[in-house]
Amino acid sequence: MKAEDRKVEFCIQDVEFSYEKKKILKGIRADFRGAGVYGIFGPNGSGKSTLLKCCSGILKPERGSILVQNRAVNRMSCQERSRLLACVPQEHRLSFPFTVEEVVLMGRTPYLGGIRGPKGEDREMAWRAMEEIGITELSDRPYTQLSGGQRQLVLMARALAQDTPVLILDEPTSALDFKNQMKVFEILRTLAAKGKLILACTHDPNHVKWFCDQVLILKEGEVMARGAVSDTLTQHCLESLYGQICQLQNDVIIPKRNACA
Ligand SMILES: Nc1ncnc2c1ncn2[C@@H]1O[C@H](COP(=O)(O)OP(=O)(O)OP(=O)(O)O)[C@@H](O)[C@H]1O
Repeated sequence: MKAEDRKVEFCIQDVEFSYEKKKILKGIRADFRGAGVYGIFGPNGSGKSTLLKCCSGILKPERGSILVQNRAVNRMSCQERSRLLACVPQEHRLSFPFTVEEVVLMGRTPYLGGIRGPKGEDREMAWRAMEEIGITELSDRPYTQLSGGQRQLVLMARALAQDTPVLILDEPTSALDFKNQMKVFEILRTLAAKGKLILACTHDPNHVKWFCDQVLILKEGEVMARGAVSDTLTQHCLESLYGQICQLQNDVIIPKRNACA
């Protein structure tokens, strides 16, 4: 079997993490095997971003490990890791006014050796990523002058240009209008169909219902449920997380009026 034919695998093994003395992740365990869109879902402060930062190697778990293709993320060189994982952070600011095209081209950095700058094929991949996301008209604009939603789309394009088997996205649609939210999730579905393993955290249970194959649900730093969306994100689960504020009807989660009053 050729290396590129191997099924992509991502394992979170008993991960614990604390900020100072406060335990945030309490023995998280989950395996994601094969291409797909895997949602990480849970209330504010439940540990989703902290978990994704451990998954991408930004934070080092105090116990447990994160394995991609059976290899520990924390033991890889930066270049190796960035050829396997691309990340879209929740918020990202640059102080230097790089153009949008230059920021997207940064996604090609793991493939540039020594003093070699980007080649024609790197520029083509960056341009294709901008076309896929629909931001070519922004290509000459300084990144520092973009709106929050435009910046989010640029970071998505940068991650696509990075061309990795695994994509890790922290609230990828939090600043986007409705149309762009749908578009980004449709792009994620297309990428999963082409073989990518996608981990995306979201607050919106409808995004999980509509676009994810499986979900890992966190509550207070622990795994509350994981598995197929239809088995896990149930009315009972939503009530355990939020109380009686919403109703699950035909795969759509509808708020109950005045439930939070
Ligand atoms: N740098 C930090 N230093 C100390 N505590 C932190 C830090 N970052 C996050 N925390 C705390 O860790 C806990 C989990 O935060 P995290 O951002 O992982 O949650 P989340 O589920 O992504 O939340 P949200 O949905 O609000 O984005 C919170 O209580 C938060 O206050």
